[in-house]
This record gives sequence, structure tokens and C-alpha cells, in this order.
Amino acid sequence: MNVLLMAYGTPYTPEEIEPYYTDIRRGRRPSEELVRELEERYAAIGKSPLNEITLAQAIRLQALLNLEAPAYPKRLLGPFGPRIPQGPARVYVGTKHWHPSIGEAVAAMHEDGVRRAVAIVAAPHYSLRSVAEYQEKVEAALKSLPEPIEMVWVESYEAHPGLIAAYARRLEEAIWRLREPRKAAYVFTAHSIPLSAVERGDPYPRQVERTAELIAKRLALPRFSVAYQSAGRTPEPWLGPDINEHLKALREEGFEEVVVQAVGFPADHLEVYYDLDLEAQATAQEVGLRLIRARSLNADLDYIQVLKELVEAAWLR
Ligand SMILES: C=CC1=C(C)c2cc3[nH]c(cc4nc(cc5[nH]c(cc1n2)c(C)c5CCC(=O)O)C(CCC(=O)O)=C4C)c(C)c3C=C
Ligand SMILES: [Fe+2]
Ligand SMILES: [Fe+2]
Repeated sequence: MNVLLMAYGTPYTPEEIEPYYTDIRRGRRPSEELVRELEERYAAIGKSPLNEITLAQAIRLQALLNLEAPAYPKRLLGPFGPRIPQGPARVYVGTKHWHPSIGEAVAAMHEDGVRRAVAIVAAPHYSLRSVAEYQEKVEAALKSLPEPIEMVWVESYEAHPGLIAAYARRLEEAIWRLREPRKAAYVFTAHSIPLSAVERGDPYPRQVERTAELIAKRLALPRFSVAYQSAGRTPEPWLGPDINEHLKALREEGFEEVVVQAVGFPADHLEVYYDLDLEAQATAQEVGLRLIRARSLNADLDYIQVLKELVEAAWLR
């Protein structure tokens, strides 16, 4: 079994910030001011762990896919479920905006003789501005190969029971820290997208809401809302409500405590550490709201188990 595991990617050094940003902007160089602003955000968090987390996810996913019960003794084997008969699993990592790039990963797969693979992004929601762009990059990489590789896509997994349970577990830990859980506000966030994508029928907001609804239901939360974070530095309108505006509104409604869970991002990175832990936390403190962020899934085994189930089901399609 072969897997192409994809993630956003992040620069390894400050010098790489400008070319990384240029790639995000599809080759259009950002202004010096925008680059400086992004450099400052990276400097403020010290370092983004996204590449390390993505690699850890790949290593653990490969290990989990290759775990097998011993063939003997049969009587002790128990109900392990159906074996996936296609032989040893190999996981390749490709990032959308940095290295290893999706093109580099696809070339390595071809060099290794891979002819069929499951393609999955370490993000649960489909968007025209996220997964569809990963798909474009994979298609472009495949076109440059002398032989085809059949890619079986996992496009979204916003309602996977294991994912909901994993998020609910982290949210519960945050609830333990609340003074009055029944009086608190619960906010689920995801990356904003340009409104133009929503107008083109992007399923993304609905999928984000579904994840939020299912986690809230599982924990019987007294209330919950969805807000969007990290809107891009572009002149067009982006999907809201913005998390900072939403926090202010919650305080005006009388809430004193809020738990924020970033359900759009399984892994910690710049936009979790800067946009939530620094910026949204500062907004909350300014208005007198106690904000607790639920920790991320990162490369924890409960999330890796979700990825394993998704790729195994896709492989058998
Ligand atoms: C659903 C859409 C998006 C997800 C998920 C997403 C995750 C994500 N983004 C960064 C870092 C940056 N993103 C930036 C811009 C940007 N991001 C998206 C969409 C998603 N990003 C869009 C549509 C854009 C705008 C692109 C453009 O044309 O300018 C940037 C650039 C600076 C900025 O505008 O904020 C950075 C940096 C990470 C690390 C990440 C998660 C894994
Ligand atoms: Fe982005
Ligand atoms: Fe972003």
C-alpha cells in the first residue's frame, strides 16, 4: 500500500519565508511590507513545528499501517478484523508550499515503482482553496511522469467518528480547566477562505459546521459557535465571523470564559501559535475574557489511527 500524505509546509529558515510566501501567492512576489509582517509573525512564535509534526505523522502512519498480528498461533489471534492484503505500506510526504514539495514526493514515488497510491491531506475539510489546490499540484506532478500513478483521493473526513472523538478528548481537557463550564462559550475555528469560493459553492463552511456540531453533541455542550481565523492579507472579503470580532461579541453578551478549538488544523503551526495563542489571546485579555485553547491533535496516535482507517478504506476502493 502506498500513501501520499500532504500538508501545508512551512519555511525551515527565515531566508525561506519570502519564496514560501511567493508560492502561496501562486508565484506573485509579496511586497516587502507583507514579507516583513510574516517574518515578524514567525519571529514572535520562535519556530513553527509544522514540518516536524508532518514527518512524525508520516512515520507513525507508516508504522501503524505495517502493524500486523503474527501469523501463528492462530488460536490467540482474536478478532483483528480483515487483513489488508496488499503488502508493506510506504508513506511519502509532500507539502503544498515548501519542501519536500508535492512534485518531489510524486517523483520519488515514481522512482520507487509506485503505480497506485492513496492521496490524503492532513486537514479534514475540503475547500476549493485548500484540497482542490493540492489536487491541482498532484495532477501537475503526475503529468510530468513517463508512467501514470493512479491516485485514490480521500477528499475530506469532517465527520469521521475517530476524528470527532479525538477532538472531543482534547476539548474535554480544556473544559476541566474552566471555572464554570456550563456558563462558558465554546468556539470552533477553521482557516477563513475568500468569500468568492463560498459563492462558487465551496462545501467547506458546511463541513466545518458539521465537525463542530458533532463534537458539541458528543460532549453535550450547552452552546457552541463557529468562527474563522487567519484571513489572508488580500483586499477581497473573507469568510467570517473573524475569531477576534467573535470574542468581543461573546464578551458583550456576558461570557467570562471561552474555550477555542481549532478544528480546521490537526497540527500546530504559525496560525495556531500566532493567530490564536498570541493575537486572539490578546483580544480576549483586552476585553476581559478568559480564553483556553484546546490542544491540537498533532501526531498523536488517535489521529494517526483516523488516517490509517481512511487510507485503508480508500485503498480497497
Ligand atoms: C482552507 C484554506 C486554507 C487553509 C486550511 C490554510 C492553512 C494554512 N495557511 C498557512 C499559512 C499562510 N496562509 C497564507 C495565505 C492564504 N491561505 C489560504 C487558505 C488556507 N490556508 C489562502 C486562500 C491564502 C491567500 C493566498 C493569497 O492569494 O494571498 C499565508 C500568506 C500570508 C497571509 O495572507 O496570511 C500564510 C503564511 C498555514 C501555515 C496553514 C496551515 C497549515
Ligand atoms: Fe494558508
Ligand atoms: Fe493562512
